[in-house]
Amino acid sequence: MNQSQNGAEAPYIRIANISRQYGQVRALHDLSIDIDKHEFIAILGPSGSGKSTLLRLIAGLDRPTAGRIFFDGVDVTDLPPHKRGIGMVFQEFLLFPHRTVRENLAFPLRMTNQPPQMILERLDWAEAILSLNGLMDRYPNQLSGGQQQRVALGRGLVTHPTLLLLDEPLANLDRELRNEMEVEIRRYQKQLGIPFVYVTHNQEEALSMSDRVAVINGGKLEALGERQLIYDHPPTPFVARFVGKSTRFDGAFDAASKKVDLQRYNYSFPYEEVAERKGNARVEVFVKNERFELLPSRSGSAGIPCTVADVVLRGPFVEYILETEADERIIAVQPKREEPLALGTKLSLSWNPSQCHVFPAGR
Ligand SMILES: Nc1ncnc2c1ncn2[C@@H]1O[C@H](COP(=O)(O)OP(=O)(O)OP(=O)(O)O)[C@@H](O)[C@H]1O
Repeated sequence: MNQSQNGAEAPYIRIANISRQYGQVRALHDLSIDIDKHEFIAILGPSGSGKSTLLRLIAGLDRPTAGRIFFDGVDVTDLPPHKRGIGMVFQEFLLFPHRTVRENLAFPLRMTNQPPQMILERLDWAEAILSLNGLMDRYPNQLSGGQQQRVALGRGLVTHPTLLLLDEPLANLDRELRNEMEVEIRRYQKQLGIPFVYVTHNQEEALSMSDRVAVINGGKLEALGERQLIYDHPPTPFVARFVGKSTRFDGAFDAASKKVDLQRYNYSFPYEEVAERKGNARVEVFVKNERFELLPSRSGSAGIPCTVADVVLRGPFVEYILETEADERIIAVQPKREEPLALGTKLSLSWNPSQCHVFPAGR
């Protein structure tokens, strides 16, 4: 590990105040992230938020308009891609169809003229670590989707890179296989001990694999933190909307009574303080769909009156589509019980105030 100028240990990867402007389009703006050597970091954002631009800048396929990038304390901003020691796996994993697995894996090593003995050793290594035994002499069309994906990963890893960049590599796989691969990819990262930087617009994928999540919105870093924290304590309305599935309510915060009032539903709940209120009492409230509490309407408890309009079974969970008296639909996710609630059941919907997120409106 290199020392930085002030003598402290430099982070393994440092992305420092990076911006990228394409003409009038500001694809990235003043974005900084430090990445640890053993870390799996997900870059999460909607389409057009700047995720691929960031990946291209880290890889050296593009140059920032401002800012610098350091690997182990060394400024690599001006280095071409092949001198950065990076592995890459992309959505279209594009194995060469007329080459065997062995030849596909050897390709990045032959491109850089590695000695034959080293190529043999690395192929053995990839075969073992990615469980490709018995598949090395097959062609891509003789492999399952998951096996092809493992070969694509192997091709990113045979050069023993400083870090691996992955750009939505599971987007073309079906749901079951994607879930399997998520577990595998995370296992490889922990086993190899190099950082994986994984770009995705899919929050479930980001949360299932990563240690930390960087949420990007409109080219800016919206949030960066440990995945559970980002999920449980979204720092901004955008993160509250984008990470997990939530319902949003308009409300008003009354500092005197310390209550949030949802006038539309004639429902209020106690709340201590709303940060950055700026004298504006209007707030937006986000509740994760699995954090709703459903009680029979006759229980007399305070809540939003609603009716079960539909019931969707999702394995161990039930998704209730609820209709309110204001003619709005709310989705509440509950663990599956013996018998799901019947259509037309009248309920009272509420939540524990510590489980919701309240922000000043219009932030
Ligand atoms: N070469 C380019 N010239 C002009 N604008 C570009 C260029 N590349 C990207 N952009 C713009 O920069 C912004 C960020 O693009 P980027 O591809 O990084 O987004 P993304 O988050 O990866 O999106 P997606 O998930 O759809 O791939 C977008 O507005 C895009 O149109």
